[in-house]
Amino acid sequence: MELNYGIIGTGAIGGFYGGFLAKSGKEVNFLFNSDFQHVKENGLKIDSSTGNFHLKQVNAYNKSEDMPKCDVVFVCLKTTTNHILKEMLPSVMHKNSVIIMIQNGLGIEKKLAKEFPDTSIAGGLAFVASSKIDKGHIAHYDYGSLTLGFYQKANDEVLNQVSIDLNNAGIECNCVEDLNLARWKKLLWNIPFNGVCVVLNAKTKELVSNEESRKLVSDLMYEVVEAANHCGAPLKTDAIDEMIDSTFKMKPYAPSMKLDFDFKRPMEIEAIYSNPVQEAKEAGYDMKVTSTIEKQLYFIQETYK
Ligand SMILES: NC(=O)C1=CN([C@@H]2O[C@H](COP(=O)(O)OP(=O)(O)OC[C@H]3O[C@@H](n4cnc5c(N)ncnc54)[C@H](OP(=O)(O)O)[C@@H]3O)[C@@H](O)[C@H]2O)C=CC1
Ligand SMILES: CC(C)(CO)C(=O)C(=O)O
Repeated sequence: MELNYGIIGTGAIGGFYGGFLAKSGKEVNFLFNSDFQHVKENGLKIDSSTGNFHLKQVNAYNKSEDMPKCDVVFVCLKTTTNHILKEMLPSVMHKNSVIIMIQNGLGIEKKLAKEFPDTSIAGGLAFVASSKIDKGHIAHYDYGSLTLGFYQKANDEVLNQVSIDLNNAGIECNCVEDLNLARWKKLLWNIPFNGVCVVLNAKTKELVSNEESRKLVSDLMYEVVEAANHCGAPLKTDAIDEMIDSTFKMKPYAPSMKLDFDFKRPMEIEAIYSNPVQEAKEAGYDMKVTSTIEKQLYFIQETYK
């Protein structure tokens, strides 16, 4: 099956996955924001740990209305910008389009499904370290795999083809049955590290090197496991020590929320903290430590103004 792709939000994630697909010969239509003119004139550069490349001809757009209809749409905006999707998505969708929300956090597909109840909606969990370092210029530092799973109106044939296309493009991609479990698994890393790196103004290595902050990370991880189980995601505690040890072995890393904080951009507090806290609460579990970090993050974000 030949699929064409649309990328809504061509930054670190959209530029990385979309860039690899385009390099492999797939039709990829990219929606740009501030980089549009630059990319029109200079193309899109990807510096990857697996080899650098430069896409000189890019299907670049600055308005979704100008884009062709796409079989598969990767939403790679920050979740803080998702309110624009209601207006933006219809022009890139046909009746069988599959929308894949490649974003961190929880409750993202649920929110979109309220606006698009008849659309095929999937989620994507990106295990990658990348960032936009300049106009039309993405740096990929490490990892790269993508996990996909349906939220509503499953179309397994299309999702499997996306996975094949990505694998052919050099990206490790797998499809899972349980998107809720996959999202909670990702939160097991994001909840302790994304926010605590902001609150303590530290990188990952510092958090796991200090006895007190390592304990905080571990407490948060145990809380995430408990919350996940209350929310129907059978997450286990086995992975916790190994996850902390592997983060210790990683190069010191600033998670995406820490970069947002450093550049005074809105942080994804709602998707990564408030939604899990709320879902756990509705399932009868109080994520006490997580909601303390959540409140501190909202306080810090207020100080931007
Ligand atoms: N970066 C990473 O390593 C990882 C990120 N994630 C998650 O992936 C998601 C995307 O993050 P990331 O790629 O890092 O974020 P970026 O900020 O790098 O990319 C978002 C892109 O959306 C664009 N955008 C913003 N508003 C609009 C608009 N109105 N119209 C069109 N485009 C718009 C931005 O434009 P402009 O270029 O002008 O800013 C930017 O290029 C987040 O949920 C994040 O948590 C998950 C795993 C790892
Ligand atoms: C786990 C990690 C670091 C990359 O996959 C991430 O999700 C982030 O930076 O927000």
